[in-house]
Amino acid sequence: MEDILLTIHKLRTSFQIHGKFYPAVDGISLTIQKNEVLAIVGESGCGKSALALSIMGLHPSDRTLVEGIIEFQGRNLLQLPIAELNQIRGKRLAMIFQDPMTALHPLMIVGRQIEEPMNVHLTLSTKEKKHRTLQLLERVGIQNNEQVYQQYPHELSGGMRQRVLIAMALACDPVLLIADEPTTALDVTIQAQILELMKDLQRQSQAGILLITHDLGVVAEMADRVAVMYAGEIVELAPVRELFYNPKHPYTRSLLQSLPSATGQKQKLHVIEGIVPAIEHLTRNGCRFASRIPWISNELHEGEPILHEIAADHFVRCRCHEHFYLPAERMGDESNASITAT
Ligand SMILES: Nc1ncnc2c1ncn2[C@@H]1O[C@H](COP(=O)(O)OP(=O)(O)OP(=O)(O)O)[C@@H](O)[C@H]1O
Repeated sequence: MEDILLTIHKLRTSFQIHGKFYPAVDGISLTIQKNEVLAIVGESGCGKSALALSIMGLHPSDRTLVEGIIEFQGRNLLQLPIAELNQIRGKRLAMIFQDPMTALHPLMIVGRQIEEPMNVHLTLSTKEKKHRTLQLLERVGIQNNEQVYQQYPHELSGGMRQRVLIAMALACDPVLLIADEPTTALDVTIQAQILELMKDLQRQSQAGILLITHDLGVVAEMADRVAVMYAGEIVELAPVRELFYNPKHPYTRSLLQSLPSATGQKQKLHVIEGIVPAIEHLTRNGCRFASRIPWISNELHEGEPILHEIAADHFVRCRCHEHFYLPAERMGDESNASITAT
């Protein structure tokens, strides 16, 4: 168990809306090991970013309540004084943000920005910092590193900016990286390059990665294990192959059904109708997915759904999956009976 980097236990992150707190992350427990890529997937609004920012301690404390345990290398981050948290953030724990344009300072050359975490965490001379930064730029695949060191973010392409952000995250050799939709802002070819780069770097460094994405293609490419989130909860957790070949929870199955066919054949997408309810309107008792699969009767859901281990390392919430079918499957004609998203 010494390979466990992060243990999250019953994490609840609530936001204040009109004077009341509503959980966006609602009782999540997870672990991440050294050298493991754990993907968190789910559609917009299910709580992925709220989870990532909770781990990094980046929610404003006046409007957010973060409860539970986030144990990183044996210490509960939620109870650390800010000065001690700052010793960890940017050093052993680092984050790659979604949009490099907003994450980078527009008026500072990129070399200096990569050096910022080194200023805080490492005792290096100016020359050593520059040397390390040039090496980092090279590591993230930037050949003309001397030139890029001197450039401003707006002078670089989106893919180059994302490489710079990755270099910045790696500046102090983190053991755990949180990557929140790291390729969403990029076009498809550049996405593939950045994913390849992240995989290479991860192999070299043996770091753990918590990868947040709504893109199942990215999950298939990168992840060792996958946690599927719905309405603030984990509804399924499994090794990546098991999840893709043997999905159980109705939500996971609907996510996978909505992937276009790999053969390129035209087929209707099978997506379950509806969206994740807003946190202030969410019914929190019973199976949170029940309202989106009304053809499954109420008594087939658990009153208080828990995660069941249905195979080695494969967990599914609520027994409703045992009775679930897509109407298209029941009719035996997938091409006619699709359910479309709103
Ligand atoms: N600061 C905030 N104040 C109030 N509600 C918030 C705040 N941040 C997020 N929420 C709400 O919490 C829920 C989860 O949001 P979150 O951003 O974590 O979802 P997500 O899965 O990361 O979605 P996306 O993929 O769109 O980023 C949503 O209902 C969102 O509206």
